[in-house]
Amino acid sequence: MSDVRVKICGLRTVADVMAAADAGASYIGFVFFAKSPRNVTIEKAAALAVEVPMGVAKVALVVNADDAFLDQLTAQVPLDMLQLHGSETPQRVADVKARYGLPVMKAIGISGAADLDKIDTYAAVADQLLIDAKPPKDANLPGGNGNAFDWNLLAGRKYWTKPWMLAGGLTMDNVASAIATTGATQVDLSSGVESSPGVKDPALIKAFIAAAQA
Ligand SMILES: O=C(O)c1ccccc1N[C@@H]1O[C@H](COP(=O)(O)O)[C@@H](O)[C@H]1O
Repeated sequence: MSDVRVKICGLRTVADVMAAADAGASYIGFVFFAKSPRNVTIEKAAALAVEVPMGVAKVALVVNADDAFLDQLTAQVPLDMLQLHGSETPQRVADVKARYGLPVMKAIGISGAADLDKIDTYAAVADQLLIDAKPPKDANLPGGNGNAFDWNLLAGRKYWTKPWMLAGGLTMDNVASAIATTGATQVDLSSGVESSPGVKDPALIKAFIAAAQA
């Protein structure tokens, strides 16, 4: 058993929260993005947040959110981290971190070697990095599409100055290989533990975490 830390993203029900916590998730994510089948309202997230056991970090995923939305979100939901999953600039990451006093994780989409240059730039301002697959051109969502990138791009490049998570198309069948290839010590997923878009499957959550930590 390894100490790989797992984030299960896109939880929408108390049953989802309990399934992730009971299976050993270190982080759970709430998605605030209207086009996503995993979208929750601030009110819903506030109700779910109180059910999250101590020791499990509550992460809010937002996409190019403005201050008015983040003001409401952070006032109403007790959060441990903000995940910026849009085209936020390094300056915006720094501004969000300063304004809300919460750790910020910046998602960086990867489709080829050129994208890796962005990692160092964001490492200078974010507390964590989420290294995810770049969405397909015709995708409706900037993440949560279940597509992976070439993990070999990260082989031998695992030492950035900030903690990072691997994401993009992870499942219980490929997570061990993804970890072995990239050296990731944290992984994040959404669609790979769903029975249909936005519907989490407790058995898949349990199997995924067991496979990630095997
Ligand atoms: O999950 C979503 O709906 C979502 C919407 C908008 C931006 C990001 C989103 N999800 C993030 O993408 C990763 C990878 O998803 P998947 O495992 O490939 O489905 C997920 O962990 C979320 O952090």
